[in-house]
Amino acid sequence: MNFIIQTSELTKTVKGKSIVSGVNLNVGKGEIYGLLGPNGAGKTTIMKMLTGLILPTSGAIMLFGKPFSETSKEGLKRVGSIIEYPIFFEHMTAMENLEIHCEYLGYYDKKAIRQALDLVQLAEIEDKKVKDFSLGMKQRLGIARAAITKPELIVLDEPTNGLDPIGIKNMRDLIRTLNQEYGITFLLSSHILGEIEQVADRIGVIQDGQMIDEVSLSDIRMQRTDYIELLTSNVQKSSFLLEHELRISNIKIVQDQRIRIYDGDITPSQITKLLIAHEIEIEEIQKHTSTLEDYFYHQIQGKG
Ligand SMILES: Nc1ncnc2c1ncn2[C@@H]1O[C@H](COP(=O)(O)OP(=O)(O)OP(=O)(O)O)[C@@H](O)[C@H]1O
Repeated sequence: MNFIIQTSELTKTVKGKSIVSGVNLNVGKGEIYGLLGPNGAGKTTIMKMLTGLILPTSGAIMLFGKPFSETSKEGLKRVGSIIEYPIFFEHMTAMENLEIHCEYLGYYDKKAIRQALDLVQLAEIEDKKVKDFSLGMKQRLGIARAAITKPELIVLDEPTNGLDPIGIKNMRDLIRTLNQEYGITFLLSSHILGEIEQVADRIGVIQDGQMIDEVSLSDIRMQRTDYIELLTSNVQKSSFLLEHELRISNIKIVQDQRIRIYDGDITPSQITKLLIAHEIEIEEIQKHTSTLEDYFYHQIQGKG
């Protein structure tokens, strides 16, 4: 895979306190990568190091395949970002804010400004000053500003923070559009799995400044294990019948009276019929489908 960002043992220590430690992060070209972790886990600090806002204490960053360092920030021209909250000139309109930004970058293109405002659906409200914008509108204007130069990578720190459900959906659609239609790679952060799950291709789980897992969502979906759990007073006879009558080989006795059956082709009703026919009492039978939450919960527990 062609990587846009790769870090090796990225570490940040402030006044002797470890904030980010030994993070190896790999963002592939064209991916939407989600950094997932609770508040204070170190996500913003990682993003600040990747966008040159702060220096790492140790470790290395490769941006677009080249070393990114204090003296070599060439790659940043190809990156748009919103770290923490987007700050604007509040007494100016969206258009005026983008004009100033473009002048500052030496990239003045009136057409690009219009296109960016169209993209985030702010073109119609030309006269409104930013101070009268909702949080969702400000976030969208922030994306317009980050996207205006058609960067290859956009870094967004908690882009849905504080948005209502409609605002969250609009933000998700916007990220997807920019990713699919313009081929822009995204690095996003969030503390909510349900949100990141809906948009990301790959997730990096950050806890206490460490990367505890980096995994593609399609891989997790393949690994999910569904099972049927049976509660019966006659575990021995039930197991025997399941193995010999239904030819199930993957059975686990988890507690005295509980059996888990890992076989995707068998249904609870087949099991029920068999056991009733042999006069075995079933106290409970239930199909369990493991969720992404289960997966990450186990990952986090494993490291705890
Ligand atoms: N300059 C600093 N000096 C001291 N502590 C810091 C500094 N920057 C960050 N921290 C601490 O490091 C930890 C990680 O902060 P960071 O903002 O990176 O986390 P986060 O995962 O982005 O969380 P949030 O979503 O709350 O912003 C926090 O405990 C924070 O207080």
